[in-house]
Amino acid sequence: MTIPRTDQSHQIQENHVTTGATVWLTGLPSAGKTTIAYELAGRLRAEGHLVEVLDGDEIREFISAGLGFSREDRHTNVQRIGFLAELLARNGVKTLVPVIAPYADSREAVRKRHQESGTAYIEVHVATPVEVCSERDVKGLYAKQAAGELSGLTGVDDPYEEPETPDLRIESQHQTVQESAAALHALLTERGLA
Ligand SMILES: Nc1ncnc2c1ncn2[C@@H]1O[C@H](COP(=O)(O)OS(=O)(=O)O)[C@@H](OP(=O)(O)O)[C@H]1O
Ligand SMILES: Nc1ncnc2c1ncn2[C@@H]1O[C@H](COP(=O)(O)OP(=O)(O)O)[C@@H](O)[C@H]1O
Repeated sequence: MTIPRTDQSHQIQENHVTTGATVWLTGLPSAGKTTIAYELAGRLRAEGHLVEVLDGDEIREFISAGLGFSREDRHTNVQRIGFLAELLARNGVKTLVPVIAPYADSREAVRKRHQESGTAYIEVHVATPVEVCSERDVKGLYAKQAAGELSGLTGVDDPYEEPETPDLRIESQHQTVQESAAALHALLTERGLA
């Protein structure tokens, strides 16, 4: 049976709205991960996508309550979030994950989980330099570290392993929030996801 042309184009238009994907925004504290995630979430929702933001702080309050910032705890945190993200994305949700995920092997395990189920996975490095992040210091963590009230801060006295081949690198220090979110939206469009 020949499907009428109008129905086919309708189908194509619907697919990118109903196809799930995980978009992981990795980067230092105050890099802009959360801000870009919520800006993108608003745009995608307006276009009819199902969207969830798995905010690092919220996750640490609930499903990762009790975990700290050791290498092992960060790995466990990232794997739990990766599990949830894959579950949501596999079921049609655009799942945005603004979580530091400082270790390459943790991120790789999450990518592999998505690959195994054929679920789209996009890694975005919000590559704001530490000097800019510490100037922004949204939560006052850099000041606390400098004052000796906190140690093990990612990018300062704790490791951050930069992604070598992210799907997108955002230099937020040279862009407005809208421009950064638009760059990510453009990538999703290119991949047939938005
Ligand atoms: N020591 C140390 N290092 C890094 N970050 C710290 C630390 N202590 C608290 N915080 C705050 O914890 C927020 C959530 O961290 P994440 O769950 O994204 O980190 S991780 O992926 O498990 O490493 C993270 O949120 P963002 O600022 O949004 O990145 C930090 O504000
Ligand atoms: N292009 C940009 N993208 C994202 N955030 C930006 C940008 N330019 C300036 N900012 C500012 O940087 C800060 C980033 O904070 P936040 O999103 O909480 O970072 P993170 O989630 O990485 O810790 C916000 O105050 C935001 O307004």
